[in-house]
Amino acid sequence: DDSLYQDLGERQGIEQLMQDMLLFIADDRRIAHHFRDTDIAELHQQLSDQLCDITGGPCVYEGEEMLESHKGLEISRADFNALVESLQLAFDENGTPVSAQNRLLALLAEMHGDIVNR
Ligand code: HEM
Repeated sequence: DDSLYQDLGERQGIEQLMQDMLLFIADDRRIAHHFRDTDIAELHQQLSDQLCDITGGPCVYEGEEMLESHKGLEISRADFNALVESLQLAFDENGTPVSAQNRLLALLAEMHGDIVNR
């Protein structure tokens, strides 16, 4: 079922959404520091692949598991929520349908336990 992938605007819509989210994160003093040493172009690529993959699109995410990639990054529940706020600002900017927002948020919530480690 690729309906969520479709509702997010396919690959191009997902890439735009992730670009906007990363720009909002860069402006968020609560969490921007986490990404200081990160190659943002590479992260954008990995995020776009991952979301395309988990929403039923024709992509295969080949990056690290969430537990592995966030290990040692000291990410708190508040950090996680702050990232979700940036995603919600990106949803607004892109006119993402509310039903698609909720479905994507539910998929991301499943990763919470592997990402938050503080
Ligand atoms: C549902 C929420 C999240 C998802 C789906 C997600 C997804 C990802 C993905 C796909 C990668 C790339 C892994 C790779 O390159 O192999 C990554 C890396 C990273 N994530 Fe997350 N992440 C989430 C939450 C967070 C939060 C809340 C923070 C910190 C505030 C964070 C900080 C980072 C950092 C700093 C990296 C890059 C590490 C490096 O430079 O190698 N992530 N994330």
